[in-house]
Amino acid sequence: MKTFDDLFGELREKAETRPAGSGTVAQLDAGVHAIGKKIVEEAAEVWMAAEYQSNDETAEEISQLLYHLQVLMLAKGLTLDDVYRHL
Ligand SMILES: N=c1c2ncn([C@@H]3O[C@H](COP(=O)(O)OP(=O)(O)OP(=O)(O)O)[C@@H](O)[C@H]3O)c2ncn1[C@@H]1O[C@H](COP(=O)(O)O)[C@@H](O)[C@H]1O
Repeated sequence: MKTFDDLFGELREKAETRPAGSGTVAQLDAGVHAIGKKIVEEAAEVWMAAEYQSNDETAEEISQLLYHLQVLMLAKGLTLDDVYRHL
């Protein structure tokens, strides 16, 4: 099963190698403003799922929010350690 750290490594490689068809590369090219809007959208979907949908659907929305947070980290040049030191 993929972990948060695994996904970050995968996305960092995508950002470096820029493979064709990567949604992550497209998000990074769209920039911080667009990524930020996506984070807000996904956060709202997490909230709505938690109130009105199943735990499995909520978990899926959470995974999408985590993905978009990682894309923002990459866009800003942040590492996992930059975040973990605040936990
Ligand atoms: N885990 C994810 C992931 N979670 C969410 N998303 C994106 O976030 C969107 C969330 O979709 P929504 O349900 O909100 O639907 P939507 O608003 O209609 O989506 P969009 O119109 O914004 O595409 C998805 O369409 C994906 O574009 C993800 N995109 C990629 N990954 C993983 O990231 C890795 C790299 O992916 P690529 O860069 O695409 O190769 C792979 O392992 C993927 O599985």
